Amino acid sequence: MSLKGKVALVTGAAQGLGKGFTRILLTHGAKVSLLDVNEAAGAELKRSLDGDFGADSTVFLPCDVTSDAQLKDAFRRTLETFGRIDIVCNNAGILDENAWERTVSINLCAVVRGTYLALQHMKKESGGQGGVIVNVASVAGLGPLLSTPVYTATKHGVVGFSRAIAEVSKVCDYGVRVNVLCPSFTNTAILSNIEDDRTTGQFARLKDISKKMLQDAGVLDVSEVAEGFLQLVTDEGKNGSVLMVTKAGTAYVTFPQVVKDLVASPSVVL
Ligand SMILES: NC(=O)C1=CN([C@@H]2O[C@H](COP(=O)(O)OP(=O)(O)OC[C@H]3O[C@@H](n4cnc5c(N)ncnc54)[C@H](O)[C@@H]3O)[C@@H](O)[C@H]2O)C=CC1
Ligand SMILES: CC/C=C\CC(=O)/C=C/C=C\C=C\C=C\[C@@H](O)[C@@H](O)C/C=C\CCC(=O)O
Repeated sequence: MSLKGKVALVTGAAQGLGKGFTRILLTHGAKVSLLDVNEAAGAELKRSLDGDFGADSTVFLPCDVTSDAQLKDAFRRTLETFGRIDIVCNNAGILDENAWERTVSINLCAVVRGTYLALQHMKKESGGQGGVIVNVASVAGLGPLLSTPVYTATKHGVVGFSRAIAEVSKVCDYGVRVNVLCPSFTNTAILSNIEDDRTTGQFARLKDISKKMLQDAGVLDVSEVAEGFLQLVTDEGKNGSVLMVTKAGTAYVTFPQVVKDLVASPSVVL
């Protein structure tokens, strides 16, 4: 899929991985709606991107993804600005085992909210033109990161939810692909949380184990993860795919088939 003329909406776009996803989308000709709760960082990024790609290529929309009203308004303003939405990346996330309810609200509930809003605007049965959704989980969505059990739970939830919605989209012919990106440790601000007692809370005593895992796994550059993101966006054969990005490279994750593929069964009438 060519990105020229396509419009993307990226949450948590002001820094880190969201900024990397934004830049690779712009480099390949897309226009991007940047959503972030950090207004200062978002405005600063917008100024920088205006210089590199022109003011018409992006719009920055201050948005707390935990607010249904703010996220709905951001989708509305994206459509107002660019006239379409083809790509949605639910990327915003935090790691805070103390404020664990907020972690669930941002990392999982807001990904569900953003996915449903994206489908509302993109699925063919509501007059949409189809598109692709990339939800950002983590390698911690594939296996436990013991110092962050709630963060781990949210990322496992993103994987499971996204794979199920991808099946819904296939069976209901929405015309929307839904994929999951599972990066390993990457050089962004969230990484510092691994050793911060304020965010590891009752699990601070385990941080040395996590730090050892980080040292063993190595740390990715944002650009390495952004390449994996681009793969999920542009490969039109990928729906329900889970791409893991580690220092060893990228790999699509295979899962046990728990129940025989019901969709293939003639007894399933839709
Ligand atoms: N850095 C890493 O090692 C890994 C990160 N991830 C995931 O990647 C995603 C991006 O994280 P990073 O770029 O690494 O961290 P980051 O902390 O650099 O960036 C996160 C961005 O999300 C924004 N954000 C936070 N709460 C928000 C809210 N309520 N509404 C709107 N925006 C909000 C922040 O302002 C920030 O710009 C997260 O979902 C994270 O869990 C996954 C695997 C590894
Ligand atoms: C403190 C968190 C820092 C950054 C955010 C983040 O999401 C980082 C995650 C990085 C790694 C998580 C690792 C979890 C590893 C183990 O639990 C394994 O069980 C992983 C399971 C499967 C990996 C698949 C494989 O290695 O083949």
